[in-house]
Amino acid sequence: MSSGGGGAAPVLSVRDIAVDYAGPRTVHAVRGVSFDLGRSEVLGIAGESGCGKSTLAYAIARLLRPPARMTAGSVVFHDTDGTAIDVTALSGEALRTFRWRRVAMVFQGAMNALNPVLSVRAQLGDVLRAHLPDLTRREREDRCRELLDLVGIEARWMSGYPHELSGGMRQRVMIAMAMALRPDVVILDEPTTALDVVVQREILEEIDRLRSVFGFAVIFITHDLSLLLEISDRLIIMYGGLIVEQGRATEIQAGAHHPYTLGMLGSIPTLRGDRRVLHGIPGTPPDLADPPSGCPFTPRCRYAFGACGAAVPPLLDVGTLTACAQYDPALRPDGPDDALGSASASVPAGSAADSPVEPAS
Ligand SMILES: Nc1ncnc2c1ncn2[C@@H]1O[C@H](COP(=O)(O)OP(=O)(O)OP(=O)(O)O)[C@@H](O)[C@H]1O
Repeated sequence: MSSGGGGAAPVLSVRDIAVDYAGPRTVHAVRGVSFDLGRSEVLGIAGESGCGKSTLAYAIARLLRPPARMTAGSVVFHDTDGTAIDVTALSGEALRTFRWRRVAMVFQGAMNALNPVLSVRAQLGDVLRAHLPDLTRREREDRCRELLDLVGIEARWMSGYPHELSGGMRQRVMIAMAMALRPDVVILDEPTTALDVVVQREILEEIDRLRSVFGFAVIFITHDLSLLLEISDRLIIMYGGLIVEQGRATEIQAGAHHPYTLGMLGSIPTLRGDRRVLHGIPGTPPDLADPPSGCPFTPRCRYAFGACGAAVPPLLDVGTLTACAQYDPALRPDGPDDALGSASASVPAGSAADSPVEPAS
């Protein structure tokens, strides 16, 4: 079984989060998402563009700005001493402290978020000054040096300005800033997509090394499922503002169940093994201003049947947690469609058998 926290004591418990973007057509971006994040675990969140990944991350870090509004749900942070902090109720100084000391976030496109007119020293120093006002100037300088060293940047770059740094270096500075107060959780939203693959890999290795030194948990968000399979302990697959599948990365790689996850796995190219036809997932994601009733994947799913459009399926424990009516014994007493059953049993990434979705014409 693979529901919450991967077995470790949770550091975050997220329950039934819903977020809307208000407007002439209100967008229901996140529609009831729950999970636990284990201490020190790497949780990957995957899904096509627009499925609500970033919105969920902003909600967890309490960084939503209008027109976004969290309409339901709770986030609880569990401190090592057993104290539970209701993150949704925090405000003022307590919220500011939470954001850097408990949960730090590296945003999508963060490397372009550095202030162009401030040196690296000034930007790192600002974070330290705001949160550790008792540090002397000397101590602050030492901490900046230490932080840059942690992310593999030589101290001489302290006086550098963002335009003098490569994309990879800027991203490392952002990661150093996120590490500044030794947070318990680091949320990385597409941290490496703008970088070339070699730099991407170096940065991922760096994050993993830092995690083994400091023991923080990671929520890693990307549409790149193959990358997540490699680096995550556990995975959440989102579609249409919902979690459609959740499980250990090894379980999902060896036997995913949801037709959408199978479709994503079927579109990952492989370097090894037999050549095979890659199947994209035809069709487009749902309009979240007017999401379909029932399972949001229904219009694109070759296994859809009558019950799929009736109600959003619950996450059922079928090895992974899967929200698909095909696996609901009350709806399918004889089990899922044979083709779905065999696709699920035989789709390690990079060696898909039958595609679970209709090939694109
Ligand atoms: N400021 C906004 N105003 C209105 N709708 C928004 C806003 N930001 C995001 N959305 C909508 O909310 C939904 C979820 O978007 P979100 O960015 O969370 O998805 P995502 O999975 O992170 O996508 P991406 O990988 O492209 O960042 C989408 O339908 C998007 O169009």
